[in-house]
Amino acid sequence: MTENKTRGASIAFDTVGKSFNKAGGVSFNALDNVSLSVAPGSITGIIGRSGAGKSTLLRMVNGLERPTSGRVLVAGQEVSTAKGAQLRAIRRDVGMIFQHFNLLSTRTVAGNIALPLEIAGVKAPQIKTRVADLIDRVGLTDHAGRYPAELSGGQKQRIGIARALATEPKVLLSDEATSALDPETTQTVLALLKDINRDLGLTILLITHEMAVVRDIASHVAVIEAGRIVEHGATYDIFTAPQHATTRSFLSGVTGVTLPAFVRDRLVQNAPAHGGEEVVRVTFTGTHATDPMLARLTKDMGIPVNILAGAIEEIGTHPYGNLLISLPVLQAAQARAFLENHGLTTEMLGYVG
Ligand SMILES: Nc1ncnc2c1ncn2[C@@H]1O[C@H](COP(=O)(O)OP(=O)(O)OP(=O)(O)O)[C@@H](O)[C@H]1O
Repeated sequence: MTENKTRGASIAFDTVGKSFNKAGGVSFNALDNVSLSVAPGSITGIIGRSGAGKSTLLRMVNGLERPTSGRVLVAGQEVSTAKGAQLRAIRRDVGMIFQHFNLLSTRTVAGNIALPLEIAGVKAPQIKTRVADLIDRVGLTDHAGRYPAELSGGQKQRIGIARALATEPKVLLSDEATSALDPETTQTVLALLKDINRDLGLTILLITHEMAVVRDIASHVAVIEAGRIVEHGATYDIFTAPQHATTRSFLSGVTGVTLPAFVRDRLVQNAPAHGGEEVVRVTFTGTHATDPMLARLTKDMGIPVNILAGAIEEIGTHPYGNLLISLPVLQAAQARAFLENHGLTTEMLGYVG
């Protein structure tokens, strides 16, 4: 590969299709015409439900799976047709971590991390130095001689990460790496991955079914549904203006914007004959996320606002807020115009009597 070792490689999926033969000789399209460019040094999340095709797509980047049609390129080199020494060279440039860690139980922490270096034929003294560096990097300095069974899930994943970094890859693939971990440990592992991305500049491509993981780590995201990419872009844009129903459904679980049951059960699509309240989703982005617009709505315009649910958080370094409010039907149009004029986005969800 021609790129500098300290820099990440680009990944390109070019009209990739994959069909499997299912029982009874029936052909099944697991991936259909997938095109996606992953920028060098980015952290890109691929999110989708079970069976959407995430693993199949990820495994193509290191040649564990081959497309039926189309091409997959890493740093401009075609993985999909590579064989022998060329495929082995590409695999050295692409590390991978797994949901269930895939560690060898008979080897110590140091032994697991050394394995890819032994396979690559690196000399023993260099392996020793390199393994010690990697153990330090993932914060397991005191655990070099311990066995996987003696360690927690988070520590096991740290070994997995160190092992994946052993051959100094340009790309790190993460296959649901935090799905088996509790929320707190997930945060520490994601923070480690972010540090590695920042310090080494390597490209991280991760698959997940959790939008919170995408929010916390990914600069870009692609949403996959039944083998097709239905939406992709910068994480912030996807979170603030999702276009596809699948994306919206993934988002509803993470942004604190699910309607409380006591409102959802009463929600109707036609305005009640006498009065009632309009239920509105308000999205605050960028600098507007911290503006006191709802207070001004009440103070300056005399319109009462009822806050039903919501959250203000950060995606990358950008603040982002999502609130569900209700407004008196007769003043709702005026209130929404005021909010829109001040750079907020509003969406009418229905009415409650
Ligand atoms: N070797 C195979 N033979 C036959 N079908 C397969 C094979 N590998 C994957 N599939 C099918 O392709 C589809 C996509 O599978 P894939 O594992 O890529 O999905 P996924 O999004 O990663 O799901 P999960 O989150 O459950 O792992 C599924 O319907 C799966 O059954």
